[in-house]
Amino acid sequence: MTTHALVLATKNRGKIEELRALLRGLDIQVLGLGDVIQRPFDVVEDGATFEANALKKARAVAAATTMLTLADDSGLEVDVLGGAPGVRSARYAAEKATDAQNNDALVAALMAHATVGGRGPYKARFRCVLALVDPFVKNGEPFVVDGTCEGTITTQPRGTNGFGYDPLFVASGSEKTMAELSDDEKNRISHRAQAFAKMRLVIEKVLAERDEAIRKVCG
Ligand SMILES: O=c1nc[nH]c2c1ncn2[C@H]1C[C@H](O)[C@@H](COP(=O)(O)OP(=O)(O)OP(=O)(O)O)O1
Ligand SMILES: [Mg+2]
Repeated sequence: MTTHALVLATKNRGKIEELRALLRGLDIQVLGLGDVIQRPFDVVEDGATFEANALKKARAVAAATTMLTLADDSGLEVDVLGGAPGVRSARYAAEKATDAQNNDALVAALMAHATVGGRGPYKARFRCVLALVDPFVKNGEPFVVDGTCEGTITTQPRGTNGFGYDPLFVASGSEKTMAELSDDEKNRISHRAQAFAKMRLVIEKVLAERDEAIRKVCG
């Protein structure tokens, strides 16, 4: 059997850990950007949607590596903030903001909303778009899926697991913030897990097709 490989087109350590766990059941070697690109590599995320940015990241890394590539663009939408931070989630407080700075900015925005009479619970959702690009499929369309996790935002951060806005997000049906869940618990309900559930069969199909193509050439 051939050992296939897939590169994750992300620099976010939290995403890498979660995607690695989700991919664990598949017979595939998972590589990070640093394993395959030994030079500075940045993709400007100027798309208006999660879809556009996920596609841009996947295409850029597939072109740079010639490898099967999986990219993730994700973020948080808060209803009373008109869907912000949305596609700007990683840059909500500032360009290159830390997670802590973004969390502080989100709490400040909700506090400002409260002073004009707004009240919680603040309905919100995490959204994730995954894009898979296979650079060797002729005229191949990328495969794109999405996942959503509904919940509310608390203005008192709790927990140390996960990453990003996890300490402020309480998923519907849970009492805990996402940062208070174990890795396995988060990976059962998260937007990323929902999207991956739709992606999994497609990756399996790509691997099966590659096995078949390789058998034809190599016997
Ligand atoms: O499960 C999550 N739990 C908490 N926060 C999350 C989650 N998923 C996305 N987020 C937040 C983090 C970041 O503020 C933004 C993603 O921004 P996004 O551009 O997709 O990722 P990124 O710049 O960190 O890494 P990269 O572009 O290299 O994949 O949404
Ligand atoms: Mg990014």
